[in-house]
Amino acid sequence: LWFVDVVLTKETCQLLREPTFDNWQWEDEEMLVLMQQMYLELELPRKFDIEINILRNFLVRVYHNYNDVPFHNFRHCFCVTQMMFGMARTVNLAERIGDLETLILLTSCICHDLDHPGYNNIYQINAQTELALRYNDISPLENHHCSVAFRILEDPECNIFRNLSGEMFKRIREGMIRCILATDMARHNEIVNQFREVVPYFDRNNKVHVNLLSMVLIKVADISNEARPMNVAEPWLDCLLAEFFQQSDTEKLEGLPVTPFMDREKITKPSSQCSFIGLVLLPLFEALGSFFAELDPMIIQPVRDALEYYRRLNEATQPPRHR
Ligand SMILES: COc1ccc(NC(=O)[C@H](C)Nc2nc3c(cnn3-c3ccccc3C)c(=O)[nH]2)cc1
Repeated sequence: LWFVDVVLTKETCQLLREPTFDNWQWEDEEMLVLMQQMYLELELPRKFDIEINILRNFLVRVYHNYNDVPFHNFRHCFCVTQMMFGMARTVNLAERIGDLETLILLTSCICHDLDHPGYNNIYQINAQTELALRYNDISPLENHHCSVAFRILEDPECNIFRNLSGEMFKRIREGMIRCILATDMARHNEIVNQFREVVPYFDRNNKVHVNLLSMVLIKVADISNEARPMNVAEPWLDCLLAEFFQQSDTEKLEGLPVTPFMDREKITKPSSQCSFIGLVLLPLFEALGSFFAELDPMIIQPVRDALEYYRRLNEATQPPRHR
């Protein structure tokens, strides 16, 4: 794969800022150009002295370090990054928490699932895989994604931060580690609850507050498929279930505990999405919406609509309850 610098139309650049953007219409090479465009529109190369050819090398190297698995592939990484870009533009994130935090968040999204094997932490730990042993069962996947990211950044030809001071690089590294590790869903409630606590008295000069906001932002971007139009979101659910069922089939073959919400005999799409959106996704989005009100019409209302849609689907398809 090459970096082909195709010219993007004005209309494409407009669409790129919206949660309605349809990733399915774009080839791998085009997604790389769109990711370059996100850095350019946020003026990150100018502000952080990022040479454009180094940025292209970085994006191509990242691309080659994602695996061809049903869900956690490069296209997922693009969707997460595009959602973060749309939110950053909508709330003018650089104004709110600074350019450096914006650079950290965009780059963390790009790297957040690097070299994902398609088998989640529960499997890694139960099967005592190489990653579980290396990271002592502590967020093995997220630790690995982050480690792969900084291996890529060790190569001067791909190090987009190479013109920054050691001090600046240290701050970026610390921020990326925090953001990527925050995508471990096992920490979901801990992060959402801590964020809810600081919202009423949020202080943009308080590092802890800014860190919590950054973790919530990347979490929102990471699981935001249902904030998109149905024709964009639905295929992602099929990809996700394909990956989950592959894992539960393997767990059954290997005599490992089968993760309940992945068992093809146990779940239906409407029922699992109802509980996921109602119990996990909407509370997370509402917490962010309580801080950035401008995100409500953009991504939170679409999630409420998706919940409504799956509830109706669930009623229509549930076996009739005998009174
Ligand atoms: C608290 O940890 C959890 C909670 C829920 C889930 N997943 C689910 O409940 C089901 C399978 N649905 C689901 N899971 C989703 C979506 C988007 N990302 N995502 C996902 C993917 C991989 C790992 C974790 C999650 C939440 C989505 O739209 N639906 C997975 C982990």
